[in-house]
Amino acid sequence: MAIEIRSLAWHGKGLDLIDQTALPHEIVRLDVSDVETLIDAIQRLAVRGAPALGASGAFGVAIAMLQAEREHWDAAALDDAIRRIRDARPTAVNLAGGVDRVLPFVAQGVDAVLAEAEAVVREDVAANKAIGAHGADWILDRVERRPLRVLTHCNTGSLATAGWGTALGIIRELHARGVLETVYADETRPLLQGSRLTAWELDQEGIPHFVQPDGAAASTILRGLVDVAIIGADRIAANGDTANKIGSVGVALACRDAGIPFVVAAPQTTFDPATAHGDEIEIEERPESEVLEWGGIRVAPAASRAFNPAFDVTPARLIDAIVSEQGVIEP
Ligand SMILES: CSC[C@@H](O)[C@@H](O)C(=O)COP(=O)(O)O
Repeated sequence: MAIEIRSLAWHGKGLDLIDQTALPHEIVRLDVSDVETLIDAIQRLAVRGAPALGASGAFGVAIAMLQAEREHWDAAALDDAIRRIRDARPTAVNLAGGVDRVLPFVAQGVDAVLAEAEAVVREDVAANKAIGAHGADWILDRVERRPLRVLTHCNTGSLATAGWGTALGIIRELHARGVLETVYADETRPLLQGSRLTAWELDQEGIPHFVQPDGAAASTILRGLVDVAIIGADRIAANGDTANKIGSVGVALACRDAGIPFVVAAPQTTFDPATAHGDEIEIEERPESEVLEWGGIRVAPAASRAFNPAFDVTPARLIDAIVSEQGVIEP
């Protein structure tokens, strides 16, 4: 039975978010009704995943408008607040896309902005369900082994979207069709979206899975334990190059060497035709402490520095299929 987890919902005066940093041990809800709290939630990954960021950006404009009214901001202050929400994280194109989508409605008032933001949510859930069906069809047409063993990276489920999931939506669909043996969920260092969030979502649905260290992924694939890898995306350039959570490109290289498909699943809102190639995508660099510390305790020598890019770019030539709600592209 599919369980509906809503990562975010408008509650009348603000946004109700599941604080994803507290999962899986606690379900903590955040009530976000001012711009600083929203930007903070986005930057510390309380809300995360490209489509969920898109919806947050769209609702964020309404939050800014309501705060502007309460605190008597002038037009410049409102514009500045909206720009800061739009720029809160750089890599997922959905965040800016969600803000831009509702901007034409600002002149009509907050109810018009909210109606458009709700449309972003509805369309994302519908897109994810279509992605699940297209992706499962494509995989079952090309991969013979049954039942299937799937590897995934990061979290692309209900938490990362407005509902259902992209790569995880395909995995749910394969499970529903009774053709899924197991999922290898990369733990996804350093913030553990795989072991904390993907494993939690899989567990909620009774989908068999192993959490594995990111460093195991290439070996699991080359040992023949995986039939297909399915990941999400934060931004897909016009040529198909795909930015996703750091570690994705290593999975793609291993899949190519092993001769198994590497599949990217993302809604059209993650496609960025204005970016020609992957090397034009801005890669977010996150705080060094995320790598140098473990649970708030320093583990690396005091003098060590960290390089902490949050995303990498998989070249289109390593991608066998990009699945969106419109169907499957084979780059
Ligand atoms: C459907 S979510 C797709 C991507 O946004 C996801 O794979 C990812 O990389 C998320 O990164 P995060 O840093 O957790 O926001």
